[in-house]
Amino acid sequence: MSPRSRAHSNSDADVDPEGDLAGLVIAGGYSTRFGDEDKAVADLAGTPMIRRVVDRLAAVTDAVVVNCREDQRDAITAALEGCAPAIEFALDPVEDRGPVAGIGTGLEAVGETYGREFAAVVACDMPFVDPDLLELLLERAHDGAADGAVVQLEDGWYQTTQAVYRTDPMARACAETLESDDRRIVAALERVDYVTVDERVLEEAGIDDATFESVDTKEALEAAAERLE
Ligand SMILES: Nc1nc2c(ncn2[C@@H]2O[C@H](COP(=O)(O)OP(=O)(O)OP(=O)(O)O)[C@@H](O)[C@H]2O)c(=O)[nH]1
Ligand SMILES: [Mg+2]
Repeated sequence: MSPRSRAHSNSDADVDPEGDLAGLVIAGGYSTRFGDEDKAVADLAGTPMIRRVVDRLAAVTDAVVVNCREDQRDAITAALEGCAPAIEFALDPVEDRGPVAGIGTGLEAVGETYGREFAAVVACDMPFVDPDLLELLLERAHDGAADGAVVQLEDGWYQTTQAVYRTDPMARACAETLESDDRRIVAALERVDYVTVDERVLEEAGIDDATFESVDTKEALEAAAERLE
């Protein structure tokens, strides 16, 4: 399906008045650019990266699913100890099938565990995610009666790993995409009815680009830590 782009929202409604949003953190990758360690639990200025993501999700939801591999579970549990939202794990049944598999597995758990209609999906290596963006995306998905709301950058790139999806249709879309031997998140996106938000809207809403910064390497971690200190 083609995207429906809306530059402005006329809605004055409170965001998520029914509490229908869960968080989904995708963390099942192998962090190969990062080196031996798992970037999900890497220390960024005193706080594990995944905890920073969950702490930011706590501003918009009380229910979070973490998608990862079995062997990551203990370290991530320790990293998230005492954090505010409820945490459920959704372990990859087959590892290394890419983020589409992670999003699909995680969304199934969001539906089964929390029964929430929407999920704010955020990659574990995006510690600067802005909760205001997630609220804006949820609002756009609601306003457009859409199955997803995704930021599209000027060069056409979709920010699919920091986006809001309707739980059941996007879970199905991910499963179908994998079945068709496609691993692109955008291929899953194309199977649902989504709206796009362009960068101009983010500027108007005072949402900084830093929200999309992803910390893939040790150098990026050091640079981010320096800015935080
Ligand atoms: N469940 C699952 N998640 C994945 C997989 N590959 C990547 N991801 C997640 O998708 C997000 C974005 O992926 P990348 O930034 O490429 O992370 P990565 O693959 O761990 O790192 P690199 O090996 O350096 O590419 C991260 O949050 C990853 O944890 C996978 O095979 N399964
Ligand atoms: Mg990767």
